Amino acid sequence: MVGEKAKAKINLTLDVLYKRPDGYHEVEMVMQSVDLSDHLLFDERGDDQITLSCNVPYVPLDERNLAYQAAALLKSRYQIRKGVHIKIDKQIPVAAGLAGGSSDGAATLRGLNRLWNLGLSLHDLAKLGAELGSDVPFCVYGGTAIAKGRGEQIERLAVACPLWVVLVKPSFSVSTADVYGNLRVQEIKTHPDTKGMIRSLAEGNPEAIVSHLGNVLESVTFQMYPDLEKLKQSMIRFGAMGALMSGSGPTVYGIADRESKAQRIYNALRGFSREVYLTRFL
Ligand SMILES: C[C@@](CO)(OP(=O)(O)O)[C@H](O)COP(=O)(O)OP(=O)(O)OC[C@H]1O[C@@H](n2ccc(N)nc2=O)[C@H](O)[C@@H]1O
Ligand SMILES: Nc1ncnc2c1ncn2[C@@H]1O[C@H](COP(=O)(O)OP(=O)(O)O)[C@@H](O)[C@H]1O
Repeated sequence: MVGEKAKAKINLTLDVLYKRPDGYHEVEMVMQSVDLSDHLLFDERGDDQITLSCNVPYVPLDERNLAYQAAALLKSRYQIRKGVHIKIDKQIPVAAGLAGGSSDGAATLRGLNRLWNLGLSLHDLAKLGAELGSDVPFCVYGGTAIAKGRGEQIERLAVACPLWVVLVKPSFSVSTADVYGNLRVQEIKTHPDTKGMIRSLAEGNPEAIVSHLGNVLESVTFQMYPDLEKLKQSMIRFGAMGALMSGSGPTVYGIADRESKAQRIYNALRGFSREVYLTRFL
């Protein structure tokens, strides 16, 4: 049996440059792993089937699940005649902008690489991951990285910033395809300063990092769900240095440079939402 952690991500920046002929959007994003994780266990089966179980009832357990798709991809690409049972202990909120499904897919690539002794590098796994979804390659590596292309081209950043993150996941979920579908690229008013964010992370300067937070999908999702903008304002009111929506949403996060401050924001927001998490940069 092999176990893997699947970490959630937040977008520190998310810029869209243009819509591509293939329907995807060309992006430039700074991604950051946080210490909110699903736990996956991989157990050999006597036959060659892929089976799944999960503690959350509404997560699909068939070929719609990214962990299933990752196992099927490895099996067919490397002609593996073994089966596996994948047990997912889900802690990351679903369809939240935190890449929970993508991270489970990435953890499955890493876990089965070990269970089946495939000898693949992280680079090989990230390349395979791009076939599963735009966010999977980043999730294969984790940490801090710039993502380009449709999100699958990863440049890792060697930075370590001990910042605290309070996440609030509203009770509804958002479809990534709908949010990109509602984006009008020509109407984007301000683009985030991606290079400024990278510089700020390299300097390890919390004020500068916070001043460079930006996500062009915010205005789209905020228009669909106006309460999200109020949630972002509450983060700041309760003491966050800065706040942003992650990915296509609806999760909104606030940043603090000390655990005690993050704890105060967490306590204040727990009165408003059932799903509040106190995490930190990994
Ligand atoms: C917005 C982001 C930011 O990190 O994250 P989430 O909110 O999903 O966490 C990602 O770009 C989401 O990546 P991911 O969820 O892997 O997307 P995919 O499965 O590849 O694509 C889902 C759909 O989103 C749209 N899509 C996705 C990526 C992209 N660069 N342009 C797009 O237009 C396409 O309509 C696509 O069919
Ligand atoms: N392992 C998985 N965990 C959660 N959702 C999954 C998984 N595999 C596939 N999905 C599907 O992917 C959709 C997006 O989920 P998720 O990856 O959590 O969100 P996001 O793309 O916003 O980060 C969900 O609606 C769910 O049906």
